[in-house]
Amino acid sequence: MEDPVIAEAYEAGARTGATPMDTTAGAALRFLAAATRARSVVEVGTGCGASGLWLLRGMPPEGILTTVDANGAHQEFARGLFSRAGAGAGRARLIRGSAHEVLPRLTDGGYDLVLIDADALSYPFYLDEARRLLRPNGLVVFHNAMAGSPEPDGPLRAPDPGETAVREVIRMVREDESLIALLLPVGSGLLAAIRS
Ligand SMILES: C[S@@+](CC[C@H](N)C(=O)[O-])C[C@H]1O[C@@H](n2cnc3c(N)ncnc32)[C@H](O)[C@@H]1O
Repeated sequence: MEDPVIAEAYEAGARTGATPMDTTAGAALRFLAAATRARSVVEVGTGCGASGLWLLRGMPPEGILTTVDANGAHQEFARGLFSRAGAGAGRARLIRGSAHEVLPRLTDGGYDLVLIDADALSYPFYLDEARRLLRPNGLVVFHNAMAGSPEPDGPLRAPDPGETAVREVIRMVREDESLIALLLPVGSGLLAAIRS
């Protein structure tokens, strides 16, 4: 990988089990952050910092990433990486805690882009929070939108609650006429939706 700091994030993710977003999804995310000129970004699921670095690479230099994770060890690793990548405290605000407690405290309509890369079971809750947090024309992106077994649920395979929640969020996005959505088949899938 060309970028040595991003490469470090992938090594640490593999070591710690933080499961970094794969590089094709990361490159698409950087593109989306650049295309929307996202200055104010919220991420749920800092992990070891791979997706955060992709976002920071696409955001304008004055952009600020607010990134939330319940796992302090993952976040401390990411903090060091962001700093080595030239995105220290001024550009990356790391908040340790459950997204269920942190997101409701963030400002309504204050963000250009919300990235969700955390517990799939909470995806419907995260969509509700993203609708509140985004400015008009803001973008929400869900990672792992194509994750899951190709086997249909049925007598031989019990429904997986995480996959059910991902399908539910896809249904919610499709049915919301205030959102313009696109499923990007990169990596394990990015579901992107613009709030009109
Ligand atoms: C797949 S990893 C994130 C990988 C990261 N986005 C990257 O590309 O490097 C998921 C992270 O979400 C965090 N997480 C899961 N559920 C959470 C929750 N409810 N609130 C905050 N963090 C959560 C985990 O601690 C873990 O670090």
